[in-house]
Amino acid sequence: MKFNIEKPNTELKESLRHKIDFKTKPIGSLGILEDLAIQIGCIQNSLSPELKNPTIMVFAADHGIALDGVSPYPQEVTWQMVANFLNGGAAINVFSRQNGIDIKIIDAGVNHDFDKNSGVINAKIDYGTKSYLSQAAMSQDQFEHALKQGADLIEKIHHNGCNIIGFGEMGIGNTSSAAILLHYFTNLDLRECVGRGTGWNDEGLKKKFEILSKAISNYKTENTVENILTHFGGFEIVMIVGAMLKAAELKMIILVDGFIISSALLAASKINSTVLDYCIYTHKSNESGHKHMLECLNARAILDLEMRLGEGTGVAVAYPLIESAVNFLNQMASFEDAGVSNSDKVTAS
Ligand SMILES: O=C(O)c1ccc[n+]([C@@H]2O[C@H](COP(=O)([O-])O)[C@@H](O)[C@H]2O)c1
Ligand SMILES: Cc1cc2nc[nH]c2cc1C
Repeated sequence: MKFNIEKPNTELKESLRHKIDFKTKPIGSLGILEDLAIQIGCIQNSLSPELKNPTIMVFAADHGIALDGVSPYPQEVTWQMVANFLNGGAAINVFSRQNGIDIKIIDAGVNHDFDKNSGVINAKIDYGTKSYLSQAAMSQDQFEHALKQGADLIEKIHHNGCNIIGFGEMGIGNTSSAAILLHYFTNLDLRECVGRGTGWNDEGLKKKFEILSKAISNYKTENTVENILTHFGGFEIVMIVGAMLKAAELKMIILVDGFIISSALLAASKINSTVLDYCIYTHKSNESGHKHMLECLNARAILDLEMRLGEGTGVAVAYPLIESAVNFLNQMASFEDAGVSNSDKVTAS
């Protein structure tokens, strides 16, 4: 699949900076909110950007490697949590409701059949991936199909008027895929990439590391992005890669959640690095590899609440801050409007 991503209009930066600097506040005093306002203005090519129909897509899938013991939780938690999302009882439901965000739950490849009327979006590639201990997690066809499904789903949501999209995921075992992607895409030692996931103790972490070391030592294929994703990816991760690339093509603002979502972005950036210009990093996850991931992405996260849940919860919690950035740009008075005296002792940044 080809993605044609244009760079945001950075020529607008100066005008946005000018507009911000004449608001009734000391220069630079809204800190990172100012950077967010400028980024969003450039993405939308507007001095008065708008956030429309904010949506979080939660992609769920199962991982064959979970059956080899990489997670402290059993595989069926994936479908059980999807049912919880559909019933409105999970953390992502609570935070999204609170902050006026729509959520869509996508079955990218869960090892379960959901009821037709459950409200899940059926994009199932298969009933979970194969264990990548000794074979590829998915076929090349499945990889292509997942990438396209992700892109198609974004097109629909964009068509319905959404211009800001957050990504979340659910999949027992998916911190293992994310750790391996981090390892291959950054050359970071595997030990730095593997973390406790849903909460392994020291012994569990050691076992997870040993299993993943074995998996990478059995991998003999050429290290292309497509091959690595096909071999170690989850269906939800590949679908998110396709969705992110399409979202950037459509000039949507992309809200990045924790470790797994960032691993999908890392992969997407290896396919087309311009995708990064559309991303806002909502939080730094407590999964140990996430700090390395953010560093490699040259990213600064808005929040560090020591969260490590996934589901898109970092996005949902940070969303009001992104709204604040857009609202101050659009609604704050300038010195002239408000009749407030400006200083001649500071220089505009
Ligand atoms: O988003 C994160 O940073 C994050 C960090 C640790 C765990 N998770 C969630 O926990 C699940 C994967 O953990 P594990 O231990 O089964 O690999 C998956 O459903 C993720 O949503 C998510
Ligand atoms: C209960 C539970 C909820 C989750 N949400 C995202 N990943 C999860 C993993 C578990 C185990």
